[in-house]
Amino acid sequence: MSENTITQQDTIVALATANGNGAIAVVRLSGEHAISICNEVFRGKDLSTQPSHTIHFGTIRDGEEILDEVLVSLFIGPNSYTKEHVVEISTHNSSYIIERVINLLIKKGARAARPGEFTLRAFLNGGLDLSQAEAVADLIASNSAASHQVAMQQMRGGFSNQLKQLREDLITFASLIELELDFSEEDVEFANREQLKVLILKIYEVINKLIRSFEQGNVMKNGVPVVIAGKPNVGKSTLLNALLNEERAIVSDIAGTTRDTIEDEININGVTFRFIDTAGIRETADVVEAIGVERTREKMKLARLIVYLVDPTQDTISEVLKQLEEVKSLDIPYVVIVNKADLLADAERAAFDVLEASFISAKSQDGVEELKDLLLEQVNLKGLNADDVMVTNIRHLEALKNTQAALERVLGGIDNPVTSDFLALDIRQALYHLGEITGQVSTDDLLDNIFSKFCIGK
Ligand SMILES: Nc1nc2c(c(=O)[nH]1)N(C=O)[C@@H](CNc1ccc(C(=O)N[C@@H](CCC(=O)O)C(=O)O)cc1)CN2
Ligand SMILES: Nc1nc2c(ncn2[C@@H]2O[C@H](COP(=O)(O)OP(=O)(O)OP(=O)(O)O)[C@@H](O)[C@H]2O)c(=O)[nH]1
Repeated sequence: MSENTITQQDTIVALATANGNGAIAVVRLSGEHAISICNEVFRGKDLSTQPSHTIHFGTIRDGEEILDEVLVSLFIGPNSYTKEHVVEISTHNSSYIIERVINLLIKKGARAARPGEFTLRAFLNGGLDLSQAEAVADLIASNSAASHQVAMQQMRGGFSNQLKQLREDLITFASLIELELDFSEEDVEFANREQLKVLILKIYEVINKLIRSFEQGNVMKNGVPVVIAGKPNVGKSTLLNALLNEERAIVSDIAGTTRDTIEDEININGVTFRFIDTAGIRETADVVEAIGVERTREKMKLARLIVYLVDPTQDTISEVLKQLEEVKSLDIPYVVIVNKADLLADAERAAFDVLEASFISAKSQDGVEELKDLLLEQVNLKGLNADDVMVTNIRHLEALKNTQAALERVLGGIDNPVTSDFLALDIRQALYHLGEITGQVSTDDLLDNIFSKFCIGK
């Protein structure tokens, strides 16, 4: 932590709002000298005598030059986001004003903040734990009801409070068992093995549930990658357009015009579906197309759901069944959709019954709404409880799995008694991995890695 704790003495400054349009920009300062630095350039009330959580009108001056008329908000540490003194200057949103104000504050002793440094400080000062800090980034990136819900839950404590309590309980046992090591000659048992087992099983249950929540959580956070597959000209691009409701992909009569993959998103009932439009699946001698076909297979493997499109005017049942063998072999959920239903007489439809497919007409948009319902059904988010805590972060998932493995070793060590030192070792490992999630255990590298992905000013 050396670097972080040293630089924490600096007062940092950054633009907190986005670059670009908007009426107002907020320049944020955090650190020991935030108030005094601002006071030097602010003409209005003396900020050093004002109570926390107050707003003051005045001007920002560089010497006698007035840079802007502003509002200054005051947060006196530790009652702030970062737990340090925080001052926010709301200026008019001009890139010129912003640059002048920030440079002026730097001249008066502040330093430009690094990406995520405000939130890093909130973490280092105990305002947020690590999983909550990570959720702040997820919240900013959230763009659907589902991704917003999981990020908000995590930011407000989510599973980390629960994990922290369980970790405390486990620490008590670890200490008792380590005490036994000091008396190893005397064969004493300070830690009741039955109670330990009950606790471990309880933690195990919680961890297990969290691990299982990942798939659902991941879908909510990142959306569902869907591949629309099918032979050339079955209407994949037309369907994608119908779903996106705009002309994104090129539609043409010439087979194989979709040469590359185009990704796009739609939101169905708050869940994001990321569609990947692909080149047709077929053997081909055309090199450019062959690349497209290979990519289709690669893309299909990335999908969580495959929409397999059939053209009843072109494909025969036996051909389709053969193609579906290939789709099945990928072991990814799929739905079969017969397109161009407008060209089918009712009698002809019956021939496709074996496919248990839905019929649509991408061109006239018939059945497209029903297809959306079908997609939602496939990802099965209906059973989702709004209060369910969800893991969405791969780092957390890894730590949970490592915790689980260590707990299994502890359980094994209780059932087939091993010496206290082995038990203590495995408990310490479980504690370590649990602590990784909330940041009770962390390294500079890990923190760098997490916070460098934030934007500047956050
Ligand atoms: N202008 C502004 N808006 C913002 C933030 C900010 O820093 N500034 N935030 C962040 O970037 C988020 C809000 N987060 C915040 C969290 C705590 C405190 C705060 O003042 N906490 C005090 C007082 C709590 C209270 O009165 O109940 C405290 O914790 O003691 C402020 C913002 C989103 N909107
Ligand atoms: N009658 C009818 N024609 C359709 C329907 N859907 C697509 N088509 C037509 O089928 C042709 C091929 O459609 P595309 O969407 O380009 O097919 P694709 O599967 O993307 O084709 P590739 O780019 O070759 O892979 C176009 O002429 C579309 O207008 C439909 O529901 N009914």
